[in-house]
This record gives sequence, C-alpha cells and structure tokens, in this order.
Amino acid sequence: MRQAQVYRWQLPLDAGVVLRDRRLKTRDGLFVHLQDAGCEGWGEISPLPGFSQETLDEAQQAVVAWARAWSEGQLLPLPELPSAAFGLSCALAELQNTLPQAADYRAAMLCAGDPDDLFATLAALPGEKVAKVKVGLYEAVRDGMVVNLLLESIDDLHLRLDANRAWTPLKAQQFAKYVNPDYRSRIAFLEEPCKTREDSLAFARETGITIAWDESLRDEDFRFEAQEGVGAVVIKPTLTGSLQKVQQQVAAAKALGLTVVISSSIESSLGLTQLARIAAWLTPGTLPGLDTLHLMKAQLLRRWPDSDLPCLQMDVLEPLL
Ligand SMILES: O=C(O)CCC(=O)C1=CC=C[C@@H](O)[C@@H]1C(=O)O
Ligand SMILES: [Mg+2]
Repeated sequence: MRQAQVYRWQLPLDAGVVLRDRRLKTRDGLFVHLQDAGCEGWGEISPLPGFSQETLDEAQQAVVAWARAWSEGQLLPLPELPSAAFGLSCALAELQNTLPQAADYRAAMLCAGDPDDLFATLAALPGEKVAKVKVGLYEAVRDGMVVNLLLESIDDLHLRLDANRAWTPLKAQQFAKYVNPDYRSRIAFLEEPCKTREDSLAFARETGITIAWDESLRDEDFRFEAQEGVGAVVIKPTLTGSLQKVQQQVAAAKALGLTVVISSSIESSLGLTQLARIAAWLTPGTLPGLDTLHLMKAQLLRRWPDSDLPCLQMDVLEPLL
C-alpha cells in the first residue's frame, strides 16, 4: 500500500548568510517521503528566498496535494513550481531506484570573509585546487586585487567567481583591469558578471575571461546556444525543476561543449547529498558547487561525510499529512 508524508522543517543558519541583500537567519523547507511495496524515497523541497519564484507556502500547497493524490493511487503530473517538481522527482527516483547511490562529495571550496585567512586554507587544499569566490559585493577594484593576489600566491589554484549580475560594464572592466592577463586562464569562469546577458557577453569577449550562466538559465528567453566567451553553466536543480528537466539541460549544455556544474541552492544535508549523487551521475569529472553545508548549524536525517555538524532526526520534522 502506498503511503506519503510531507514534513516541514526549519534550520538555523550561520549569522553571516546574506542572499541578494537580505540576511537569511533560517533555512526553511519540506521533505516528502514516499513508501510503496517495501521501497521508499525521500525528496527535499526548499525554495530559496531571493532566487526561487515560488514561496515555501506555495510549494507546500502543491506538494501536499500531489502527495495526497499519489497515496490514493493517482499519478498527477509533477507541479510546475521548480522546487516542488525537483523534490518530488527525487523521491520518485529513490523509490524506483533510478537515482544512483554513488556520490561526488568533493566541492569547490566556497570562500568568504577575510582574504588573509584564505591563503593558508587554499594552499592546504588537497587534490584539484578549485575555490569559489563571490565578487560584486564590494568595490570592483578590491575584488580584482583579491583575485589577482590569490592567483599570484597559489600557482595551482583555479577560481570560480560569481558576481550575481552585480556589475555595470564599467565596474566589470574595473575588475578585469586589476587581474593580470597571465592569470586570467586560471579563472575557470566568472558567473553572471553584468546586469544583462549582452553586457556579460561583451565583457567576456573584451577581457578573455570565461563566463558562466547561472541566473540566465531561468530567463524566459534563454536558449542553449554556442556563444563566444561562455564556458560553463551552473545548474541549481532546486531552481530548475524535475530531475528530467535537469537531465535535459545537462545534455543540452554538454552538446555545446560547456562545463556543467551542479550547484547547491543551500539545501539541507539531505538535499545536498542527493545533489552529490546527481553530480556523480550526470556530470562525472566536474567538481560540483556544493560547499554550502557549513552555512548551517545542523544537518538533517542524512549525513554529509566528514561534517562535524550535529545531524537532527525525525523528531524535529513537523508532519503535515
Ligand atoms: O555554486 C556553488 O559553488 C555554491 C552555491 C552558491 O554559490 C550559491 C548558492 C545559492 C545562492 C548564491 O548565494 C550562490 C550563487 O549565486 O550561485
Ligand atoms: Mg551563481
């Protein structure tokens, strides 16, 4: 007999998590748990404030209705809301054993805070040294100097940068001016430098710095096409939709020869470990962008290997059905 449950949860975040100018104090989300004929599957639905179009309450309504119908034997189409479609499709994939267990728990180190503190940590990174640095939060010139300094001091370091569309063309140029042309090839990519796609493309052409699309993938008029200066796409499944849609986007990007990075939308450890499995499955060989667990004060139900954070269990979940 089929059984479905939807749980709501809330986790405290580290004091310093700022997203699109707003400070996030907690991460709120849902889990769905499906059981059928001795098999089970879990999925996480946690729209990211400032990034997702839908609110958690809207996602909850859609997920509860879908799960109720499913437990009564109906198979409704997945909801349109990306976070809901993603979480439900993961639960179904676990239930049907189509989401492989093997996971890629490596993550490009997310750097924040004082650059002076970063050198030692980065220099000591084992294996492929890839770090992600946010730019566009301070003066573009300061960003340029920090990036230059990091690449200068650690000669096997590659950086992923992310401006979240913060710059005007002028500011982007000010940034680029400070990065020694010899080091630019070690900028693996710079996500979304400018406010518009046209300006970002012009920046890539003019500076030789490879750019990546993240926010643009959610633009109504976005199409996968070869574009000079674009080297990668960053796919955030919680913002994209069902696993099937994620697979389609990965395939379309790969067909253009682009690097595809599966990235976190600050999911709990349960969602994050599923993303590590999706990365191992769909983008083997590319370091995923999943270094966000340390932004939280606890894990939930499933552990991320080597994390020291306490792992909270079922008793903190609020059942909704
Ligand atoms: O992509 C990564 O390496 C980590 C995730 C990450 O950088 C982000 C997750 C969610 C919102 C943003 O703060 C940021 C991004 O814009 O890509
Ligand atoms: Mg980004």
